[in-house]
Amino acid sequence: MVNDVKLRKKPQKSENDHSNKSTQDKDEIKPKYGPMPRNTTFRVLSRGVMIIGVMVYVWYYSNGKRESSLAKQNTIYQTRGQHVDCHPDFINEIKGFPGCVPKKCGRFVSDRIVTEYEADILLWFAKRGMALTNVSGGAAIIDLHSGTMSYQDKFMNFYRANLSYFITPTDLHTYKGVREKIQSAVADFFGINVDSLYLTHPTFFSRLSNKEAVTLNDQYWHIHVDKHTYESFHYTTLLYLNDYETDFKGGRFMFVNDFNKPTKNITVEPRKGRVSMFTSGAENPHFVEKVSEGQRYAITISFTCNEKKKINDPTMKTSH
Ligand SMILES: O=C(O)CCC(=O)C(=O)O
Ligand SMILES: [Fe+2]
Repeated sequence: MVNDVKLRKKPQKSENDHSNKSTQDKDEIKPKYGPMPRNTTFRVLSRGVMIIGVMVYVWYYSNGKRESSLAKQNTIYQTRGQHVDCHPDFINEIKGFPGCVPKKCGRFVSDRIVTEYEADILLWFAKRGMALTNVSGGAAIIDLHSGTMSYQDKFMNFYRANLSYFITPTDLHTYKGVREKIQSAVADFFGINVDSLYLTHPTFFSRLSNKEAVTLNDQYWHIHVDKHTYESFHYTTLLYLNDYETDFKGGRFMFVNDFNKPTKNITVEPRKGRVSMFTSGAENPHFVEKVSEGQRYAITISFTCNEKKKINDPTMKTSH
């Protein structure tokens, strides 16, 4: 049998070698990268540097570019969420609406509010509607309330253009039912009165793709605070209509830890029927990662505490 253990050469004894014999007899390993540092301080330091290097490497790569996941596409969540401190401006503004002040600010995700069937009805509706949009850039929207729809690099009104034939009573019925369930969930999660909450503008379907941006509206990947963009918002909800990784790549939703100095993303991977809900103040800055393949469908359903900013559910009457 071949013995595959390599025998190391014993070092040649030199004339002026005064080291003691017992050390000599031990198998000495010749360092591959030159002599080992003899000085203890230097040794400790070099080990420290090495350990820190390994830790930084592991942290950087395992933490995947400083990300933590709030919701994975392939996991079904009853509820998963985080509390964050409300931004003082948000509290100052919302406290004028008793019954609507959250017990705590934060973000929640749930896969148990909207069924896959409901999400499918809304997805088919969105696909039928978007087929009329012919957009130039990567973002298209349909707003059932106002009739706004993306068209090339602008918007048009599909009610006025007599294009509302793509809307069916089932679509509107499903849309309203889903809105009601999401509204109750928001009230539940944030500990507020469901009747103090009103649907507000804009509430819209979106389709995002990897098409080059043509207008500012196409640039959905910028960090923003919803309340800064839409003053009437108090609670933002998102309903995802198709699946991250299966129907499209990229397009994850990211909360960031700090608007001015973002160092960490908290990710929500879209999943059909998944609802994400969060307080719309500066405690929840966020953006959508660029879609790299496919088309991502979602609905932004927005709520306000200000009855004056309320919008109604669309009906066949308003939509024809
Ligand atoms: O589609 C999403 O996931 C989020 C979109 C968004 O940030 C918004 O509508 O304000
Ligand atoms: Fe947003």
